[in-house]
Amino acid sequence: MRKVYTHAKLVTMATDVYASDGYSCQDNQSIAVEDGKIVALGHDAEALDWPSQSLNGKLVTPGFIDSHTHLVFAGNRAGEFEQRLNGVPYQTIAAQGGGILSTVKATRAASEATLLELAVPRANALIRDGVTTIEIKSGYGLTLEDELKMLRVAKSIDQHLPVNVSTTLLAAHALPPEYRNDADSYIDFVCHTMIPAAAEQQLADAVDVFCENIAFSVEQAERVFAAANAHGLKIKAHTEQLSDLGGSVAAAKAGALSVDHIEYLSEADVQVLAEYDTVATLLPGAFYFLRETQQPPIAALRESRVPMALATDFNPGTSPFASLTLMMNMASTLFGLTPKENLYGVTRHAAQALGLSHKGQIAVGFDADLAVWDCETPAELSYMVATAPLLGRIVNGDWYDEQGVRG
Ligand SMILES: O=C(O)CC[C@@H]1NC(=O)NC1=O
Ligand SMILES: [Fe+3]
Repeated sequence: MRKVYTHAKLVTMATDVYASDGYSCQDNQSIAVEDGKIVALGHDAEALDWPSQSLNGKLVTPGFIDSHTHLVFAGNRAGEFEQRLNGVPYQTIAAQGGGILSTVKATRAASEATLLELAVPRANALIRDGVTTIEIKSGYGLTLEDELKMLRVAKSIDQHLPVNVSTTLLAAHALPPEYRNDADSYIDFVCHTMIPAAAEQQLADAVDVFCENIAFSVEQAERVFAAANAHGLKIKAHTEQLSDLGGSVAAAKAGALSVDHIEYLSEADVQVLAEYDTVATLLPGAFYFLRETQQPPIAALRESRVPMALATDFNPGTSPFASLTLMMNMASTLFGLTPKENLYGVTRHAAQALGLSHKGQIAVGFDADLAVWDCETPAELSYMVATAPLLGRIVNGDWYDEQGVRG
């Protein structure tokens, strides 16, 4: 398929966040796309005698990438939400068998068809907020069959909706009841059975671990990282969310693409992320919803030029939010990120957090995944929420309107 999109106000993100031109608006630009790739920009694109579509001078960014979601699940946790508001801490709820394990029970009981039916409207909400790529984790099955079931549902979403999907095996999300008080044996099962199966069936692009005092230790996480590496799967990690166990350093040294949450990451450990070029993925939705007070070390991350990504962490327990623009506003309002840092966080840096070297920028050779906005400046995308400024998306070169209907 060949097409030239004309009259775009481009924000390319094609230079690093410390430069200026990647974030500046370039008026009246053309983008030529062929077979899902950007093949020419500007005058080179205008010179092509291909079918064209005007973008009417509207703001055009790379399509948004939500690099951290748990959007496949059954049940909901509104009851716990109410418990916490009556003073019961998240850790206590988890220790009482609530939290993740209550979603595990509902997800195990749900069929693949039911899980897909529940996930589609959640993915559609992200699509209406400008998302063209979603990372979706397992982690509510905690048996081989149920974890693979979740990954099949996640992978099938890009067959049903105009969106790209990356999948992540998060079997090390919580200790299942079958392995009560025997976390090491469960980690053996994850490493020797679940990771090989997910890799062999090509159901997971990456492996993730919840490294936390209410989940798995650094040593257990390191075993999962080693198994992921042995099976050619990328690594991501939930680390330093509620305490500083040193999980981020262990993940970075194992070659992790990103370390996520990191509210308790020490300034000293920021240097390790810089050394290993590990992305710091900020999840302000969970910080906000859990009413946390410990902020991630933003100043140190900036000082060390560690790429910061932003994601929804969409999940029923700690971040029930299906909007990246809301996360952009929270990142500024709660963490002090600038609108420029936010936009890098949901495009170029989010692509790096998923190991997608061909996404997240508007440049020749990159995937033709774009979002078209009814905004004058990119700062509006962090400023005003739920006003639906999306006019349409270009996914793998094809036009879709704001509802995701193909043009
Ligand atoms: O509560 C849930 O259902 C998921 C919580 C979510 N998972 C994780 O590792 N950290 C989180 O905030
Ligand atoms: Fe998460």
